[in-house]
Amino acid sequence: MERSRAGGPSKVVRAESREGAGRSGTSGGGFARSRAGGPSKVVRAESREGAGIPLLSSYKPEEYEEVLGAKIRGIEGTFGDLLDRDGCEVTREVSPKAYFRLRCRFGVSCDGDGVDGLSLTHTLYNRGGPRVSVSSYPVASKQINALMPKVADALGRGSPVLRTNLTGIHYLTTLAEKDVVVTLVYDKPLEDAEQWQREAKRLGDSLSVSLIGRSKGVKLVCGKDYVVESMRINDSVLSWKQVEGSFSNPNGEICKRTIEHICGLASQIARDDGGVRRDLLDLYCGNGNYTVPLSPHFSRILSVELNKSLVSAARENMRTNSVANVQLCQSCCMKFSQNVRAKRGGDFQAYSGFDFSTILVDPPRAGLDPNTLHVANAFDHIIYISCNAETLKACLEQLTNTHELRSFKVFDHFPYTEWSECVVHLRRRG
Ligand SMILES: C[S@@+](CC[C@H](N)C(=O)[O-])C[C@H]1O[C@@H](n2cnc3c(N)ncnc32)[C@H](O)[C@@H]1O
Repeated sequence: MERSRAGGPSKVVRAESREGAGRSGTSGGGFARSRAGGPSKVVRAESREGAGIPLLSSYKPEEYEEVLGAKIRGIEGTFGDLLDRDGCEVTREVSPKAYFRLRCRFGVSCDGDGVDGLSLTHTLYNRGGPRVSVSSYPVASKQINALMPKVADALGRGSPVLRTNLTGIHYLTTLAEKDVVVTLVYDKPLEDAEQWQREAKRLGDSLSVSLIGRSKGVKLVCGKDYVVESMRINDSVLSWKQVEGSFSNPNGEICKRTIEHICGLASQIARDDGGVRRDLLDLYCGNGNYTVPLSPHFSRILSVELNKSLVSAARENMRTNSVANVQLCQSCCMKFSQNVRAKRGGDFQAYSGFDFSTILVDPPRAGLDPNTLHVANAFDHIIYISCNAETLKACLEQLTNTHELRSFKVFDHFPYTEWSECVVHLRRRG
């Protein structure tokens, strides 16, 4: 998609590449509106791309509570019957109102005759309208905001090698505020990789960031292609590698509170089991950022993830955090479930000598396929993390036939949009 700025050479440029609504996944759809009147003030984010990323015009900190309240009412409406049946209340975890996104994707716009360099700006999607040029974006982390003018200036004034055919600038930062990866996205092949590397090194060194150049089928790395996040969870400082281009949670504070919440659920489950730590099946585990903090709460964990880079990061993250009770499996969860179901008729308790009490699922927006849903049903405890209320609802309609809703908490991962994340704990009915 292109637009010309009045007076400028029409050198523009795609913004936001596929961030997907909320978190990763393949199908769309925010939560269904409240049946009881509907939420009054839910902001529809960019529908096609970047739906977890609010428009600048939606960023209204003074309306944060109102927008979140509308989301909660929407969720209460959507899940009303299921919640009422088990007397379960929806609770919430609020996000910081500003600087909450640790990763962000921008388009690029360039003006000028090129003699003294170009005036390069970051752009944001604008709900189908012309993209908006921004010099800062208070939704993105402070580190990203601090870098934006420096990156724009350096790319505009510096060697044309880094800005020719540049269509996007992606940032990946952490709460720990140490590593930063800046990805430059091009719509044409990078012709001279060596020259690109030289210029990228110069820029990376001057800004203290790693740089990645991406064009179709090519990835050039100058520095690291990951960041290391670290957080204090209860009494331990944990850290994990987050790989550029693969899934990581965008809202660091909310991710931390999600971890604390699920660790609390795990403690409660152990109490339910008479203080005995049993085993966890952990599906869609990503880089293991939930697996690591959950590891002391279970005797053994079997974790499954499809993405090879994430499995390899998870493996490293287990080592870094001295986690020794996790078995990682690179597989599609649907195939994994099909396979175990075919071989064992759904008898997961006996799978490879595990003694499972609990399954944790954190699927993409498409939710659980029928086989994985069937597998989940075999567990006494189910922790379901979902960024799509529509698919969550469909799964809970099945699961609540056999399991009661014990808790339902909304984590506001995506302020100023209609998207949110729900963490639901179900326990087999007595
Ligand atoms: C919402 S993310 C959650 C990741 C992780 N729990 C976290 O919080 O970082 C969903 C994860 O599912 C993985 N995934 C997507 N489809 C999958 C499939 N069919 N089988 C296994 N993993 C899949 C993605 O690579 C991604 O890591």
